[in-house]
Amino acid sequence: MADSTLEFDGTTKRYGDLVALDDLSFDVRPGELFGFVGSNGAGKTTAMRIALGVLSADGGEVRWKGAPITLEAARRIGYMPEERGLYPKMTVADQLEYLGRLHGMSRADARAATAEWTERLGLAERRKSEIGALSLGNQQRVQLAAALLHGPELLVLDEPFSGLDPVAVDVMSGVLAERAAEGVPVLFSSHQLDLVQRLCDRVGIIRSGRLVACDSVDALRSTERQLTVDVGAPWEPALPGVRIVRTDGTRHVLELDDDVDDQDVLRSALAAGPVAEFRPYRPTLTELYRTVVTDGETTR
Ligand SMILES: Nc1ncnc2c1ncn2[C@@H]1O[C@H](COP(=O)(O)OP(=O)(O)OP(=O)(O)O)[C@@H](O)[C@H]1O
Repeated sequence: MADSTLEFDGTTKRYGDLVALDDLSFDVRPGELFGFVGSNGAGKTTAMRIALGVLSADGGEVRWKGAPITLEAARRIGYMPEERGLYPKMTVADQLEYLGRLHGMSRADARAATAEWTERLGLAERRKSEIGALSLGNQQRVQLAAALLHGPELLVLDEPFSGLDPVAVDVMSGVLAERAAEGVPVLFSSHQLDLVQRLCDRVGIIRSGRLVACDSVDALRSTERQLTVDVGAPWEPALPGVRIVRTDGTRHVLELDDDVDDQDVLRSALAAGPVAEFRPYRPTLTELYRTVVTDGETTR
């Protein structure tokens, strides 16, 4: 496969006076699961729609395989839109075959792919059911099948995990990880940060249309200069540039200014008693998110 990186390059979008995307730049590389997170109204759906050509940008560019995305290229992308857009009166099999045909598949190929994906996504028993009679979670599985049916070379999924039960989450995660392992770039948005932390290679955090963080989950989690220290007894680090972020019993999470030597903190702790715990504190993605997004944000 040619390098199928998806690149947002200075993408800007306005709705009247509202700047929905402000000079957004990041890429999603072959074989990686990229989590796109941000508050309601941050701009995730807008960015994904622009990538698919459903919406046009006011500035910048979105490229796939090094070129702007044409309608023809978009047919090779698997897209799960936020508004699910299935026909409630159609059966699962008819719907999927129809969508496969829209992506340029022959009738026989669309039928075979429908059989395969309904089987894999646990929908085999529901092939003849009308979409409208399915639970929301099962409708979502049909949406995923629709996004995967034509063997896409790029996946762009808007909140694929919302409303799924834990088993369906596992099925969805497994399929996305498998696609990524095949070399497909996978971009998905989600508000389920524990899931994003567990699944994703890299994460982009968007706030008010701007990318405020973008890195591997590990790198994001180790950027803060924070320590967990427990001396098993009441103790406060009386050192300049060291603040207590949180205390749980005798365990403190400390934040250190850049010029503070963590060995000074250790010496101070040892002076208070035997040190039971002394290690870098790694915030969860949820905690990081609160720091970079919630601080100073206004809801749009
Ligand atoms: N068609 C539109 N006309 C005017 N404003 C719009 C339109 N679509 C989106 N917006 C605004 O653009 C901003 C970004 O919306 P977008 O749907 O991209 O956010 P999101 O990150 O996907 O949010 P959510 O997590 O709630 O799905 C919001 O302020 C939204 O109100």
